[in-house]
Amino acid sequence: MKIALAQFNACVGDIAGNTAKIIDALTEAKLERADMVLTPELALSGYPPEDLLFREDFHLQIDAALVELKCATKGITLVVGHPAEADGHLYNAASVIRDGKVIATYRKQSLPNHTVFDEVRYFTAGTDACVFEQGGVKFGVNICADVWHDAAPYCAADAGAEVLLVLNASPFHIDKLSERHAVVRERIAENNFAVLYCNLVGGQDELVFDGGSFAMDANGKLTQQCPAMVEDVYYVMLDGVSPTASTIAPELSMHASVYQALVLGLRDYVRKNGFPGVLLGLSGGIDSALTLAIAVDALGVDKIHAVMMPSEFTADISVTDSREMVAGLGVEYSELAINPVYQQFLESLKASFAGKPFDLTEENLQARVRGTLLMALSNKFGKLVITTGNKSEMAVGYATLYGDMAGGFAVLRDVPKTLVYQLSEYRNQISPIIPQRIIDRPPSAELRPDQTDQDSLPEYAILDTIIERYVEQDDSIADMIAAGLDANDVIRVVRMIDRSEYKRRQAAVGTRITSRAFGKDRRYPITNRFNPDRMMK
Ligand SMILES: Nc1ncnc2c1ncn2[C@@H]1O[C@H](COP(=O)(O)OP(=O)(O)OC[C@H]2O[C@@H]([n+]3cccc(C(=O)O)c3)[C@H](O)[C@@H]2O)[C@@H](O)[C@H]1O
Ligand SMILES: Nc1ncnc2c1ncn2[C@@H]1O[C@H](COP(=O)(O)OP(=O)(O)OP(=O)(O)O)[C@@H](O)[C@H]1O
Ligand SMILES: NC(=O)CC[C@H](N)C(=O)O
Repeated sequence: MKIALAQFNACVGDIAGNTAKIIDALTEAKLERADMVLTPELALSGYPPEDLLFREDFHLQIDAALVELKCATKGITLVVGHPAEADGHLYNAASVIRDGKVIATYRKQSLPNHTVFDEVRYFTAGTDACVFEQGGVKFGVNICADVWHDAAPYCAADAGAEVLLVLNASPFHIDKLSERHAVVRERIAENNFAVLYCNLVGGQDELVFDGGSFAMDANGKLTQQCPAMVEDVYYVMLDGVSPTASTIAPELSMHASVYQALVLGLRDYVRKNGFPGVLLGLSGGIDSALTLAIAVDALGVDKIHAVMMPSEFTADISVTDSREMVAGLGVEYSELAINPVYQQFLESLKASFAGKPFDLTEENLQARVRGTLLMALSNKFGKLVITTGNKSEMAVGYATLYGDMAGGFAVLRDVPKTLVYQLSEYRNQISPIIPQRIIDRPPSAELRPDQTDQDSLPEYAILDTIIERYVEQDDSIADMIAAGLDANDVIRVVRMIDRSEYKRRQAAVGTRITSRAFGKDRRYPITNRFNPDRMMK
């Protein structure tokens, strides 16, 4: 038997477009003489459809799309994910359709409600197994989080499943593919069935689904591994109930997987939201250089406009290195001096600021002039402004509201500064794109003379360790000090992180690559008087 895994890039809400893609996969699969097509989770609606699920007109369109799909199943079986209403409840479902008839419908049993998932807000959990027979093989159906727990897979095996079909919308974070392999292997060891795992691919706001569909036999041996981050239809051959040995796409390195996730996240945000391209401020620093490299790989040089906006504090090498980078790439490049506008602002504020020294106010004003210029270019030409702040800066609030935070998509929002350097080196190994001096220079905001980031922040290796422990691992201050971190650094950084929640809520959305980003999976109150330092006193 031949089964197609339709690892496709659904767009949330584009029910007509998603239906067309599924029909294309059915057409191709028929030409390939396949017996069955398996889609990702909620393939018809895209994942996650969020509060669209509360709309009756949304469900009417889903129902109409299911009718259309039925007509395309002559001589082939389709296992398709879709939201389903029944008896006043809403289910995360998968229907098995063959020759124009729905022969079975499965309702997801384990609804994830942790990290970035909110499924309990929308769905009722199913209770029953779904097993159907084709070509003498008994196929069970599960949906994504079902296989992260033992109940639903056991239920399917108990109902006779010999091959488990799993429809997934499993988002990327570092090392996620190994986690999926391990968890599926556990289920196989418990139930002795083979598993065909079809995952969604593509960017959806802060999430990137990385594809990487696979097949494992009943011994837990990986028999087929499909490539990550690409949309395609892959075919699994079953010999009886066992998938036969096929292509194993090599696992991407950590740096390659993160880089490709950032590329896909940006590309899909720009494409799915209909922007003609992107604009960014290019400063001669590492963050904007890496952001530009990612934009080039995501969109191509002709869709990008880089803008250098020097001030009196901008070092000559910042301008030289920016010119060198764009000249090598061939992207559109402008230089707009900010001094005339900045001086005009100071003039307007002169009476109000009389007797006050130059401080953060004037630094932020420069960043805001740049933000205003970029947003004006965006309004005039339609390109999306992408911001360049990284996770370390987002953590401690080291960015200016309505300044360098002005923009629509934050490419490096979940990338710690130490990883920014590693990704820059990684990208340059593929082909030199970021001038080496940009990587080697000490980071500086260049908003006052001789400024470096380390004037106000601990060195990035230490800062990132504290951020990872406090934000991603929920470590206490005592845990971090016990692990050997300097108490002053820890307390200072934790205070900065807590105080900056208001800023993160106003920051542009950006791709999640860690197991806990500042987004859906970390919802802290802004007004918050919890003092993590209290027990220390
Ligand atoms: N809880 C709260 N809820 C709502 N709003 C709150 C608030 N607390 C302050 N605010 C508001 O926020 C303002 C402060 O925020 P903001 O104006 O952004 O300014 P602020 O955070 O004070 O300063 C910007 C920081 O970013 C650094 N920076 C700027 C630019 C580039 C870079 C870089 O190298 O990448 C670094 C800069 O060195 C400084 O540490 C306050 O004046 C107040 O209006
Ligand atoms: N001279 C400039 N010209 C254009 N954009 C700038 C300039 N200075 C700052 N920006 C924009 O503001 C962002 C934050 O800038 P800044 O240089 O202050 O911090 P950074 O974190 O060191 O970033 P980078 O490493 O990119 O310089 C930059 O990434 C860039 O998008
Ligand atoms: N959509 C889901 O049910 C995903 C759940 C699962 N924990 C995953 O990330 O793969």
